[in-house]
Amino acid sequence: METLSPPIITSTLSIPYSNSSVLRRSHGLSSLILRKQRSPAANLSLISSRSSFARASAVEHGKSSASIDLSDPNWKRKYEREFEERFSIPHITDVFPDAEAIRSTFCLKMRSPTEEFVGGYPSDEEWHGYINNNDRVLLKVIRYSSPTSAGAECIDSDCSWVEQWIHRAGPREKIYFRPEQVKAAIITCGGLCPGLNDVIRHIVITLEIYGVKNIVGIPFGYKGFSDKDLTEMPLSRKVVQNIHLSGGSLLGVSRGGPSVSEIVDSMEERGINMLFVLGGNGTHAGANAIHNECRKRKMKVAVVGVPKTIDNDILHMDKTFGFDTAVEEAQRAINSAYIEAHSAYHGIGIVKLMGRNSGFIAMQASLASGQVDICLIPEVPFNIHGPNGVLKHLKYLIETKGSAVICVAEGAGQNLLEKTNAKDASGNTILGDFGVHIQQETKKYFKEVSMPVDVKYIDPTYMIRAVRANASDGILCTVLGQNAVHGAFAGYSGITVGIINTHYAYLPIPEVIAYPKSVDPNSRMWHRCLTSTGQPDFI
Ligand SMILES: Nc1ncnc2c1ncn2[C@@H]1O[C@H](COP(=O)(O)OP(=O)(O)O)[C@@H](O)[C@H]1O
Ligand SMILES: O=P(O)(O)OC[C@H]1O[C@](O)(COP(=O)(O)O)[C@@H](O)[C@@H]1O
Ligand SMILES: [Mg+2]
Repeated sequence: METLSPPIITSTLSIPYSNSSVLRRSHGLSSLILRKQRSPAANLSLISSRSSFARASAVEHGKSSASIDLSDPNWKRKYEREFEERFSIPHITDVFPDAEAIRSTFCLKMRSPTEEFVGGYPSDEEWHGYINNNDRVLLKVIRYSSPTSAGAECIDSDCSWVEQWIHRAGPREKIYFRPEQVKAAIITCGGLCPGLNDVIRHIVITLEIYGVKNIVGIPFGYKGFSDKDLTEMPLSRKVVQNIHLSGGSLLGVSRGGPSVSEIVDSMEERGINMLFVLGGNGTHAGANAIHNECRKRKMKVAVVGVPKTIDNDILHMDKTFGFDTAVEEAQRAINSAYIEAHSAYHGIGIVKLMGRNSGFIAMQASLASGQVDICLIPEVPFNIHGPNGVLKHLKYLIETKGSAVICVAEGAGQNLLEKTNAKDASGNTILGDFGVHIQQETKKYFKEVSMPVDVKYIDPTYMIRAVRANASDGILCTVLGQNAVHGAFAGYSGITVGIINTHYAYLPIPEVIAYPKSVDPNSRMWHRCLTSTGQPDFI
């Protein structure tokens, strides 16, 4: 898409006196976070002086520079206020201050969603199930007592507690759209992900409960807005009733597509005033740009995202839908690799799992299986060759255990492969195949050391993401789909919905796509994975 800056906005700055600490900044000074790095040097040289924090400064992405003045006795209050501002969610009244609000038509007593509203809207006067607009969810729930605590995210040397509140998701008592005036569209973009159909289904069902009758699916992602051969798909409870029983997307997916202004032109032509966008960081960058363009054109439109990615690389959320299913499905591949390796003389099983920038699936699948000896992810550097390399350890495993299983994330070890600079239609870098590479290097190495091995390579990537959602993802998709509709009716736009500390929240889109979430090599979870595999550092 044209005219858009890339969704990845990361800037990393060293803090004085601690060149091993990282100050990560996403949007404004309130996201200044000190993360402890895993290297021993980092542990030793973490900041101990308040003044070094006070001097910490960062350059706003392409704009001004800012710093937290920790000597200001009110810095915490200021930080919290700024955080609140940053995580405030755009509302239709920002552009249309006089927008009419009516009592919600979301009525759980309504028996027939197809009824006309001739006698007025159904109501549930006695119901106390609405969310107050001022309800909030706490984003961070651990109070670290020192920057040396595992995974600590601190602002000052005392790791002072700051409250970070975000908006609670759910149905509001007042809504900003009359159901009979709504034309809602659903779109699924990017790669497949288990649960897409479950989310589509619940968006449609919930829209109908509000009383919306004009619901359509845009086929094959953003492309469906511009390709004249692709027609809208009318959606209703009847159409979507059983779609969650299979994987994939009823609507189809694609990468690339038209410009934002073409999309918004098309929305205007079609009269779409609610758009539900299911996709990952790229899709959300698009959704946010569509939201901004609609505002620019003074269109009363709600654009709501539902984060979809098996990579789990969306910020702030406990997990994205489809991730659990992907981890579960990966167990089959790992188990097969284990059985093959275990049943062969000097067997080595290698499994490649998805994860372009983030190794969450590989890490969690390795942890869950308990059958993995070596887990390699993009976030943790390693050598294949040399005295500390993966192959040396593999030899040790064969000598001591007789077999071994390796699980690699697709984005791992890209520095060891030839760069191609090739991009897909969405502008994502096309990765080299590290799974194939390590398979070949393994065979070569064991030939060189004259040790017979039987290497079996399994790439289950597309099989994993094409399955239907498991029960846990099914529930997550249901809640996210319902909340997306509640958010739109409540008048919010440019938002996305996620599960945060087991609660459901609305977040402004730019905050969740500031950079891709990745495995923190200093997190307890990665350390648990290392404990489980027993692998050393490969550096
Ligand atoms: N920065 C961007 N701004 C607007 N649209 C984008 C941006 N990046 C990607 N897109 C569009 O979003 C859709 C999905 O993006 P992609 O990166 O393939 O998948 P995902 O959303 O899963 O990350 C594509 O149609 C692509 O053109
Ligand atoms: O081959 P495709 O369809 O481009 O998909 C591959 C990509 O899909 C993913 O699983 C998810 O990516 P998206 O979230 O961008 O859809 C990546 O890990 C992987 O690189
Ligand atoms: Mg993406």
